Amino acid sequence: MQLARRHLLDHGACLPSALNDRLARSWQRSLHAGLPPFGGRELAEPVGGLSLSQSLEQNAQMLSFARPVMDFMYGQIRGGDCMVVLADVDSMLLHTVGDHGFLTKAQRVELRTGASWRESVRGTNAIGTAIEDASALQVRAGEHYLERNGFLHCSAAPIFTAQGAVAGAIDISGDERASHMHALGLASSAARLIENNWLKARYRDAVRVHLHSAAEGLDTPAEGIVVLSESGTLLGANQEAIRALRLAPHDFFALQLETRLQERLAHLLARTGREPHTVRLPDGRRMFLRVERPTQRTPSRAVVPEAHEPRLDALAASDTGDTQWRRAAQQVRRILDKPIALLIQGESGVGKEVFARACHDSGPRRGRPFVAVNCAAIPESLIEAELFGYAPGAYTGAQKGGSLGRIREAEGGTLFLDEIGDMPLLLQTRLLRVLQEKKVTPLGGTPVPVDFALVSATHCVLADAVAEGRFRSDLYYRLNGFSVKLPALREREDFDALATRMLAQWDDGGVRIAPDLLAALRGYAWPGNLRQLASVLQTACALRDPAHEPAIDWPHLASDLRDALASPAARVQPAGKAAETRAISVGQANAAPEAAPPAALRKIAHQAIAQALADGGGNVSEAARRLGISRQTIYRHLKKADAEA
Ligand SMILES: Nc1ncnc2c1ncn2[C@@H]1O[C@H](COP(=O)(O)OP(=O)(O)OP(=O)(O)O)[C@@H](O)[C@H]1O
Repeated sequence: MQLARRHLLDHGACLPSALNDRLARSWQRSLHAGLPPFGGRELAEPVGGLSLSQSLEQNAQMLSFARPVMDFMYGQIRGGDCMVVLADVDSMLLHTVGDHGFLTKAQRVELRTGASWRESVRGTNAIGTAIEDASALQVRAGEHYLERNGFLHCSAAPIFTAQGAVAGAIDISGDERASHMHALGLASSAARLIENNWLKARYRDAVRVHLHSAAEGLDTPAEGIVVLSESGTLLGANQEAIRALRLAPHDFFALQLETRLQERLAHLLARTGREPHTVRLPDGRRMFLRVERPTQRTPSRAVVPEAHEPRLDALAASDTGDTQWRRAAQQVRRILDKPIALLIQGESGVGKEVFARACHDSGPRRGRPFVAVNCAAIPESLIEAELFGYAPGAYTGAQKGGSLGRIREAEGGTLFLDEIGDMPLLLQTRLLRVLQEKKVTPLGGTPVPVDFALVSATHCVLADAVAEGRFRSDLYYRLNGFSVKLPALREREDFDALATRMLAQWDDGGVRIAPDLLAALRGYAWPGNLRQLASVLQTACALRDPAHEPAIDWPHLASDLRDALASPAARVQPAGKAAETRAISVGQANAAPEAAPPAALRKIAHQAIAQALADGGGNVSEAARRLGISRQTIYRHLKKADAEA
């Protein structure tokens, strides 16, 4: 393989027969990305991707389904000098679990949480190349483009979303001298399992069709799964179904499945139950189908209340002891079964969507769709089609089969309109008409009756928007049948219980937060509210070494938060100062005149840095990486420590 690398450098092409075609193409791409295959020089991290905490937040669902599967996989290969890795679509490593010795070895080549294994940064490797090619792959020893990765044997399989896009990858990496006979099969099966669980949870309120070419194939990992709206529109499918039914990306949210199955929707929906039935596909192949509708499904064990326990509804279950929050929940519970529109107000990140979902799950429409639309996130030109849908061929560039629209997707359930204050005036008029007439008219189509509960949310004061003429007053009164305001995190009395509850989501080992850090976090102003707290705790969990660090502590925080925690400007102010505090973000807190951190904090930081330097053999880059902070921060601390000595 040394020779093959040399040949590639000298001739710009792969040595014939040194690698299979797929790997040869990947080596070629790596060369074109400007990567030198020899030497151990530090590689530049890619620019433009998400930070670890942003990616953890964005991929929270995939991660929650991957974690138990990864633990199970690791249980099968434990002690084999190996690790299991989950990466996001950008090949950034989100979570690892493995043998301690191998994790340490892997860290030396950056195979660690937060690092990117994008092919253009690390050359041919199982994770980056599997994601690049959207196909499972094994890369053995010297087949890695970078010579320094030659001690690895890696097998990765991409994980796909319900619409067939790559969402990330799962990988088994180990020492190349160990046996990896079934690693690729294990990674591929794990990816399928994660996808299927994710698909079923994401569309738990949709009609589900299970399919396979043999009746015995149903309910096995080899089955295809398709999810449909009640009107038969294709919403999602797993990889097996995409292959079996030859689905294309433009089929999602557009195709009426009955056209592909050659069976009328009414027949299909009537044939629910355990017994499979058969259909013929347009190309003559026979398929066994089993159809499930949401009302027939047995709720999962986790949500079935024990007979002797009083049933906790979702609102009560998310109560962690704050008076303001509890009052809001109690008031809302009284209107849940009435046709009253609910308006939730509160700063960004206080949990308005989570609260809206809990209302839905606690009310009579639970089990029906909950459809969330963020009015601020959709370009103005697309909101209309997104909300109201459009008829087939309504406009150039539209999907062939038309689109149902989010309002109709919420049929029977709840429509949640987030950031409603950002809805353009023209669409406010159309929305008002839908609410008055209880009918929606898709673009280019005719009116269709709709029935849904409406919950909207805003972080701005809607009454001000009305006074300034940016929001229609008649729509405001329609939305504001009843309104509640959720407290900002800095106002809540249940910080410790909330943090503990959040931690339990990502770490089932009962990890705690070191007491002095918890006190500092409790006193912080949290401009990003619960979203920021969730992201901080999740990153800290990912950076903690479970084998040696029993609690989350200062070194597990990003440097800007540590600086902010030490800045008096970012702490909760006495009443009356709250408005000023609200404007401070972590970044801005950095820019504020730097207050000297308290001596105890300085000491902790120095100790953490000294330890990381010792662990990293004196290498500053390595220590910075271990701590998740910049090299500049380390140099600054070292300079201060020198001055103080
Ligand atoms: N009760 C809760 N328990 C645990 N985590 C929560 C809770 N409420 C909110 N979060 C966390 O905060 C994040 C933001 O919540 P949510 O999207 O509901 O806020 P929001 O107020 O709707 O924000 P925005 O105004 O920006 O849309 C969630 O993704 C979750 O990580």
